[in-house]
Formats: sequence, C-alpha cells, structure tokens
Amino acid sequence: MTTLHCDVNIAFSAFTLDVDCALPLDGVTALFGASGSGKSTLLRIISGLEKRARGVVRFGEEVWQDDNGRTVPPHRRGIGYVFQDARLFAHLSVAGNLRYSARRAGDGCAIRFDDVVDSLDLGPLLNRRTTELSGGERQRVALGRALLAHPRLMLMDEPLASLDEKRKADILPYIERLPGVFRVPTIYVTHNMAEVTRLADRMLVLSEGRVAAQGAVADVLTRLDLYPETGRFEAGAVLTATVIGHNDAYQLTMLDHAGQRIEAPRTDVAVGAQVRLRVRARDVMLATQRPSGISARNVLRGTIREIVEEPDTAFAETLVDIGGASLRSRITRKTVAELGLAPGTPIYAIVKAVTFDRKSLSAMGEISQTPPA
Ligand SMILES: Nc1ncnc2c1ncn2[C@@H]1O[C@H](COP(=O)(O)OP(=O)(O)OP(=O)(O)O)[C@@H](O)[C@H]1O
Repeated sequence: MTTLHCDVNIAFSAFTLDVDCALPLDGVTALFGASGSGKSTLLRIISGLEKRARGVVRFGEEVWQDDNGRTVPPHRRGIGYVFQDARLFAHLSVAGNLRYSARRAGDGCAIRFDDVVDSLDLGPLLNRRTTELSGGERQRVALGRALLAHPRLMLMDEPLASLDEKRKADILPYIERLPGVFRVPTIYVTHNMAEVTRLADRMLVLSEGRVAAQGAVADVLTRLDLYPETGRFEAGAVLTATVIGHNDAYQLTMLDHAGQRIEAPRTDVAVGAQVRLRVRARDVMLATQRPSGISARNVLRGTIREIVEEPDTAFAETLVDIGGASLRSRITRKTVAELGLAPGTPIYAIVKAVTFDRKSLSAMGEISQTPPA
C-alpha cells in the first residue's frame, strides 16, 4: 500500500506546525482537530501550495518535497482538492465545469465521465448554470470535477462546513461512497466527530500544530487522554458489527458484534454486510447486573478496562471491553464509588436503540466493490 510521509514544519508569526506522520493511502483518513490546529496548513503543504514549508513530503517512492527545498509543483502531484466553497467556474455550465477537468486529465483516464455523473446524481444538473445551484449541489459538482481530474489523492478541506444540517445529511452518502467506488485515497479535514466516525478508517489528530494521535479511528477514540482534542460532548467509540437481519414490522436492524446482538433503527444495509456503529459515551449506561424489564434494546456484556475520573467535574470516563472492542461510557464519579467499579469489573453496558441515528451507522466494505461499468 502506498504511504504518504510528511515530516514537515512551518512557522508563521503566531503559529508553528511541526508534523511527522505516515498516512496509509487507502480509504479515508480524517485529519481532525480544533479550529486553528493546523489542518488546512498541513493540507496546503501536502498539495504544494505552502511555499514556506520545510521538510520532506513523499508519496510512496515519489518525493514531492525534499530537505533541500526542491518541490514538485502542485499541478504535477495528481491531487484532487475539494474546498469548503465549491469554487466552480461561473461562466461554464455544470457539464462545462466537469468537462474542463476531464479534458485536462486527458485520454486513458480510468475515472469515466458517465460514472462520475451517475455516482453523484449530476445528470439532471448538467445543463444548469453553476450560479443556479444549491450549496449541496455545488459541492457535488465540485466533487465530480475533482474526481474527473483523475487524482491519485483527494484532499477534502471541510467540504460540508458551509452547508446546513439537512444538506450535509444529503451529501454525506455521496462522499461516503466515492473513495471505495473510484478507489482514490482521501484525506478528509473536519472538526466534526460524527463525520470522522461515519467516513474515515483512520484519523490523524492535530493539536496546536502537532500530531496528538494517529491510527485506526476505533483505536484513537478509545484514548481517554485525548479529551481536549476529541471533545467531551461528542466523545464515543466505534464498533464494527455485522448485519444479521431486519425486522420490518418494527423497523429494526439486528447486528452482531463479537457474538452479542445489537438492535438499531432499520437501515438498508444488506444482511451479511459490516457496519460501523458510533456509540457516544454519554449514551451508554452501566449496570453490575443484567437488568430486566427495561426499555433499552441493547445490553452488552463486558469488562471495565479503564476509568479516568475528572477531579474538577462530577464525571468519570470509563472504557468497557466488549468482545475485544471498546465502548466508552460517561458516568458520575459517585456511581464509580457506589458500584465499586474498577478495571476488571464485569459489567453490562446498556445502549438505547434510539441513540443510533442515521449519522451513527454506516456501511463498510465498499472498497471491495467494483467501480460502476
Ligand atoms: N499564511 C498565514 N500567515 C500567518 N498565519 C497563518 C497563515 N495561515 C494560517 N495561519 C495560522 O495558522 C494557524 C492554523 O491555521 P489552519 O488554517 O491550518 O487551521 P485549521 O486547523 O485548518 O483551522 P479551521 O478548522 O478553523 O479551518 C492559525 O492560527 C492561522 O491563523
């Protein structure tokens, strides 16, 4: 697998970025961090737009920037860039914008015009002026245009940031499918944890210009020490589960995680397929005995792995081992004391099915799909 190596630094008047990372170029890597942590700066360095950056950027064996200041110009790196704002050509129609990009990529491009149009549902928009499009439609065109340049790497810099919640929800499924269907590795900048867990396989967490963590999303999210970066309200874990059936009468989907059953609101993912399930720490209750007669659909057996008490708040963060994966649960310190919780305590984690909304359940495995013919 190709790896993108970056060992780079840059100093602005009030900010320094110093990053050493190796990103496997496969699927989606989220570049996550608070506003001002340096995400866009790192993306600009990778794309060659940040002239003052020092250090080495290597795409597989290809050196894009070396220690002596030699650089490959941005247009030779084979990068597709999608920004917060679509930056379309106003004087061209949607089709004109797409064709412009396809022409520049030249013949022999493995990513075909019709496939991109189909994948992004751009057919009905082709003859429209770009000034007549909604924000979400503009971003779909921008995604299509970036893909048609036949990139070896896609960089998406908060492509949903300028959209309202409804439009975000509309466009997320498209973004979710693209890396798998067209097999273009993607680095996706966001400070939205729901987007990370829905879209990304791996994440790199930036904090004040430094790498705070990098690795598989599920692993990084179990790091209790990353609170300042991953955020208390949205903190949680990601479980991988297999769809084992649907109940149409009650509109539920049954999942299996390491031999334990989980119920979630009905999804269209096929039986046998794997899904990523995001479970927020504040949605998980703990019990030392298996509860009965409760409304929550999901009671998972586990063992407490770690507890971090926050002396300045009422709360403690716990990590519960569920069949080798981890769930996080945010409970009060008083509960820790009264239930006598400690690492090694057998425990039941209780999760209401209603906490799994559309944003928290996503299909996996599109990488193995063949591109549309
Ligand atoms: N050209 C520049 N000159 C001086 N300072 C800069 C320049 N570009 C970025 N910075 C500073 O570098 C820091 C990191 O900016 P950057 O845009 O990379 O952050 P970010 O994580 O992408 O933030 P956001 O999520 O708000 O977009 C900020 O403090 C910013 O003000």
